[in-house]
Amino acid sequence: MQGLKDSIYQLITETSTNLPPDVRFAIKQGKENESAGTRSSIALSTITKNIDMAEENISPICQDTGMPTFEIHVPVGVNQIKMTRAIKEAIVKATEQGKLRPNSVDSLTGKNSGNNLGIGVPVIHFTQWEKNEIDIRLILKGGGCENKNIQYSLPCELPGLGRAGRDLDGIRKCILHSVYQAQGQGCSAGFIGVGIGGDRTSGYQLAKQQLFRKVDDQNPIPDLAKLEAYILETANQLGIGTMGFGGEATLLGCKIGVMDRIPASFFVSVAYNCWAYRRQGIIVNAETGEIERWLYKDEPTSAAPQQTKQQESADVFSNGKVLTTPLSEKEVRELKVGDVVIINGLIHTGRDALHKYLMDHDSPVDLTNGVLYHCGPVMLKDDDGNWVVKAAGPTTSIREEPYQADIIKKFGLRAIIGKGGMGAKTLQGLKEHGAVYLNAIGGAAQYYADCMETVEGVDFAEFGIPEAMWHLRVQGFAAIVTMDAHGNSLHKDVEMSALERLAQFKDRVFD
Ligand SMILES: O=C(O)C[C@H](O)C(=O)O
Ligand code: SF4
Repeated sequence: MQGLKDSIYQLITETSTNLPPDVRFAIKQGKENESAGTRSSIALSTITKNIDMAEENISPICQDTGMPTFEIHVPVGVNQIKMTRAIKEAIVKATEQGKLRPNSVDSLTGKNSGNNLGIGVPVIHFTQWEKNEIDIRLILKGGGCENKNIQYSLPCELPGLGRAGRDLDGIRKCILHSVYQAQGQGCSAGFIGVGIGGDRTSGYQLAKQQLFRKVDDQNPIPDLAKLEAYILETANQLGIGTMGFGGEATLLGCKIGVMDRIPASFFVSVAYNCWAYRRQGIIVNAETGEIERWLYKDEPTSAAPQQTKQQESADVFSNGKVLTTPLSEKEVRELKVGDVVIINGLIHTGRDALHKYLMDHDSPVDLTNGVLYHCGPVMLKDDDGNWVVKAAGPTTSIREEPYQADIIKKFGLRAIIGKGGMGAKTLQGLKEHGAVYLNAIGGAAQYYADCMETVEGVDFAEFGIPEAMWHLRVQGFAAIVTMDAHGNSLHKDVEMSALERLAQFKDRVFD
């Protein structure tokens, strides 16, 4: 099986850089449902542009290339140890080539292995079958959406929906709630896989397996087909919209599977996947290891071929307010929720490890009037040894909620860029100290990498590439003010109105 490593390398590259036609088509349909010119529509146009850029640059669609998870069917007698070795070699190569971000972190020491190998990483599941060919499927599901997975134990009480019992209608309520609780933090508009039954472990596994189904397939179980259609339609009435900006496109796909349970347990497990729904598959010749065909390359049955390719590239952000760093308190206090801003100048990345560090240490650079970007980029060195940004979209900001207000105050920051919004403590901090929260478009890693002109330096390289503090000079970095210095938060407003809408679906629908 000489060719296997190359085949897997191709599979990884394709998964990370080129979204399958069924996913593209769903995103396009979501875009058609949004009214032109709204924040959600701007976000979806940026996403669409980003998808095309990733394919063209053969670079990651999103900088978070997730937990590489392989589901493999093999003929009896295939050497799984050799296959595992080939997969690991391909993973290392894909990381060196910037197709994967080094994402494997020691949970006790925090050390990034640098090559995407570690205890339990990558995830590889083998199943034997009686066919002669090998079927290898890969999903790269990022951390932000993984954090929005949720598991319900029935019966339970749900905000807005009341009691969810042990029947189809209780399941319906859990699934609707799962979309509500994700808000924009998993980079909506999303796709969900649902597992009904099993135990806590197998239920989540079943949920994740549903994400390998095609967006336009038909559930063979009539009750579940009905439920999938209902959820898709109803979740899009919650008004969460793309990135949680408010709008019509909240959910792009819902796939539900079922398995038996034991009498005392009744779990509904939901795997939430962001719009950057990266899954691919190959059929491989068991003798040569070469690819015989791809599994998710067919155009969706409901789409005319030319419709599936995203071609729109209108510069939707052209009308923003241009701000050059360092920012003044006056200009920042003038900003209001909904304003589009274009940032030029030096910005600094910082995420989980840096926030924790800055609480009790000084910053290596002066952050007064500065801009901090919640981002863990994909970086490579060029032939001259200079760092180049390969992918650099925002990460979910809410994780920094315990630190952010203190850090704004301590260092005199004027703007935080991230995605998904932050909470009450940060909102108060923005007001007190004269700062804003800018929501960048989650997952738009190529779009943002494109506006990063130079890498002016790096601190805390020992934290690993995603967690290091990168000093980046940007030109034309576009984002939307979603929390201002006047105590306004778009996230708070959207969440409250989504809860009201959720409550409209309290009454029984399925008997
Ligand atoms: O780790 C990242 O870069 C992003 C993450 O997937 C997130 O959505 O927060
Ligand atoms: S940043 Fe958004 S698009 Fe990227 S992996 Fe996280 S949730 Fe998905």
